[in-house]
Amino acid sequence: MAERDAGESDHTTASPQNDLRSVLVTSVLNLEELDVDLYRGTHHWVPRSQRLFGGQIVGQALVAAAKSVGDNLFAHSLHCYFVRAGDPKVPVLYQVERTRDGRSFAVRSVKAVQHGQPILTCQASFHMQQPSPLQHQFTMPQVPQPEDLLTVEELIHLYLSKPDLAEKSKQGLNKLLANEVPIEIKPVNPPHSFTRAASEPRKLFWVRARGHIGEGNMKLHCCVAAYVSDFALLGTALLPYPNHRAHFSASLDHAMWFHSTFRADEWMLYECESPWAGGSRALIQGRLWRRDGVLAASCSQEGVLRVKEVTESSKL
Ligand SMILES: CC(C)(COP(=O)(O)OP(=O)(O)OC[C@H]1O[C@@H](n2cnc3c(N)ncnc32)[C@H](O)[C@@H]1OP(=O)(O)O)[C@@H](O)C(=O)NCCC(=O)NCCSC(=O)CCCCC(=O)O
Repeated sequence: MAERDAGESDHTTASPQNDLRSVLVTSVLNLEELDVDLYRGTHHWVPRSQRLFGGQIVGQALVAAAKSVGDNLFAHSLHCYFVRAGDPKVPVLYQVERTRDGRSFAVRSVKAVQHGQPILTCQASFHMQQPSPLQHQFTMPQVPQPEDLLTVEELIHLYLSKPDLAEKSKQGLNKLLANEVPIEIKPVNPPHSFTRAASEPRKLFWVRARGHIGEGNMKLHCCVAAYVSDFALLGTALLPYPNHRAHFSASLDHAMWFHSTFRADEWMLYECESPWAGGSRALIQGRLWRRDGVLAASCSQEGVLRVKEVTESSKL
């Protein structure tokens, strides 16, 4: 993959000397080449639903697509449909079709296949760098810095230390701790306890890939961001409904646009909001901000959310 400056360094990022390489780049996004434009990807973390994590499939599809474009081209957008649940028991094959190579843009179509059937279709588009006087962006929300916030794991330990915590809640929290998600998260407004109140369908958290990736290789940072972008996004739509639990939830489609250089192993603010939910589906939009206020990427997703009402005692 091509080398390009991925934005200025942030001093909280692990260096290769004091941290391990991110498992995302050494394993999850390190696809095996089987033939021309044909790759195989394996899994790392699998969600509780026991269907493959959508972000992993999107990230791997983008890796496969990026391998067939020149060093002067960078991912600027992708559009994916999750058409079948991914099976964690077998690897995923990625078949790349070189849809078009133009002067400035190249388009790739990727089919992720398991058991001979597509589980994801993805169109990814790549663009060469083209300067323009046309340049604007929203302003990043003002939030506490990641150094002043606790990680999800630290928050869970805090909740676990509460003496009046129900046994069922303890079990749920311990299950969450056992998760080996290759992403670090620091919620901006964590709930005071594990039982939540209704809130608007909007959340903000700092996020970065665990481990070191390093500067340069912007294509790889985009693939990591694609992985990260599907995490905890759909849950935004459930925030106004603490009395409902999703018994079936899955992302249906995922679109992403990359705006500027960034490092996915440095803290980025993920701003997620759901402008609409209805008919057992919800729309969620996300913005990934570099901590210096530059808008790095935007995404949009629709998911299926089949919910049922829960009683106070069954909440976790
Ligand atoms: C399931 C998808 C979306 C298509 O749905 P459908 O056409 O309904 O597929 P079926 O195979 O017929 O049914 C699946 C499942 O749903 C039940 N079902 C169907 N219709 C209804 C209904 N009207 N009411 C109630 N239940 C219904 C049906 O009975 C089946 O249940 P089961 O037998 O118990 O399985 C399909 O397109 C699909 O699966 N697509 C892939 C989606 C996907 O895998 N997305 C990526 C993973 S999700 C993700 O990663 C989110 C992030 C998680 C991490 C985090 O943030 O924490």
